[in-house]
Amino acid sequence: MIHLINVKSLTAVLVILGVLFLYSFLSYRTSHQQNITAENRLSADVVAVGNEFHLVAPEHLQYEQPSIVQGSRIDVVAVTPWLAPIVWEGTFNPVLLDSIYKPKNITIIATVFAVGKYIMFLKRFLETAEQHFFVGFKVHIYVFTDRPNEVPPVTMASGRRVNRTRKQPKRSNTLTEFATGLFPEANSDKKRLHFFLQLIVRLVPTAKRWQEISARRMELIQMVIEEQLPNNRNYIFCLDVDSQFHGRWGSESLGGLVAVTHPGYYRDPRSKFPYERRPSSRAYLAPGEGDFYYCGGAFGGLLQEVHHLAKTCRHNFEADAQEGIEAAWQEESHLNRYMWINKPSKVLSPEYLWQDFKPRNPEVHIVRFSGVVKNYADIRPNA
Ligand SMILES: CC(=O)N[C@H]1[C@@H](OP(=O)(O)OP(=O)(O)OC[C@H]2O[C@@H](n3ccc(=O)[nH]c3=O)[C@H](O)[C@@H]2O)O[C@H](CO)[C@H](O)[C@@H]1O
Ligand SMILES: [Mn+2]
Repeated sequence: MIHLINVKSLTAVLVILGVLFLYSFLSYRTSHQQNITAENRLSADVVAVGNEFHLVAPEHLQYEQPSIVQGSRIDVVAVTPWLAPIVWEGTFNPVLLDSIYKPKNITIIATVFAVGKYIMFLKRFLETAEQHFFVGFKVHIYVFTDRPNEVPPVTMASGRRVNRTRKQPKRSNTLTEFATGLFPEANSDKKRLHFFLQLIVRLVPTAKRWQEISARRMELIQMVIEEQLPNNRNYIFCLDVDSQFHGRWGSESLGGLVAVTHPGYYRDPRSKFPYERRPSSRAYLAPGEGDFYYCGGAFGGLLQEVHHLAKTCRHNFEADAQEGIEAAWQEESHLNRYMWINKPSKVLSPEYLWQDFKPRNPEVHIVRFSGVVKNYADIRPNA
């Protein structure tokens, strides 16, 4: 009897154990399968999102092998002591750089002042900018002038034409914006339609002293940046109008804060730099201070960075003026003090601002931008 019960209960226990085993085995398999499926789907989703994670090699990666022990330029210094690149021809690959910056869809603003007789330089400046300045990128050139009717018609390079439609005058504070447009001609290459050069003319008062015009630039640059910041514009370059482009000025020049070494002083010891030397000025640089002598005729960078520079230089220039002092080279002196304290993240060699009258030095393989020869007495409102 007892034996019979034991056999029965043993069978029951075995059956229960068997059912439990089968249940747990099946549920394990199901849940495990679910996990695998979920994982698979997740990785499939990641790949499907785009090629951000799946690294597809773009065309531009096919270029000559770079080296860290042999460079094509050993006659010049290509990096500052604070590790900012110094841009010389032969230190960069323009095709590679363009292919990195073009997909970012950036806009470059350029500001140029043509007050009084300086309007005569504008035609050459614009025509050559069209040929050499950020070709293939969106460029908006702001022209500040007191002679808007003398803004010249500009002959565009092939593939572009001047759009002559004019906007209605639009008031903005003390300035008037009234003309716009230099668009690419519609052509079969659709990509080109995205790239255009636009001209915006702003009215500024006539000045009695050239120093005023030169110095007021910082104030107007500050204002333009304040207007443009919300529009997501990216970079700005502030350039002298009495100059012309001769060669490429492009994406290799982009950086947070960009300064250009002055063509007249880059081989000199710092004691010879024409910094402001009176301690009473806010542009003062003491003996033993200063990295390079930078020019006032070309500088730039990210909007936020240049805004801070323009605001600071304007403030210091005006505070000096209140105390009856004008720095030796006006805003150029303040810019040099600024760049000593706030090191530029990229320095452009004198290729980026040469002077037409100056014979080219051997280390200058290409002149990209240079000041034209001019007779100051003829063109400035005061001597
Ligand atoms: C190449 C370079 O770095 N040049 C700088 C240098 O002399 P520059 O001799 O090159 O100065 P400049 O006569 O070209 O004047 C600077 C700029 O102010 C504008 N302007 C000037 C006078 C005038 O009547 N109308 C007019 O529109 C114009 O855009 C001109 O390009 O020192 C100046 C100091 O004040 C500026 O820092 C310049 O940028
Ligand atoms: Mn100039």
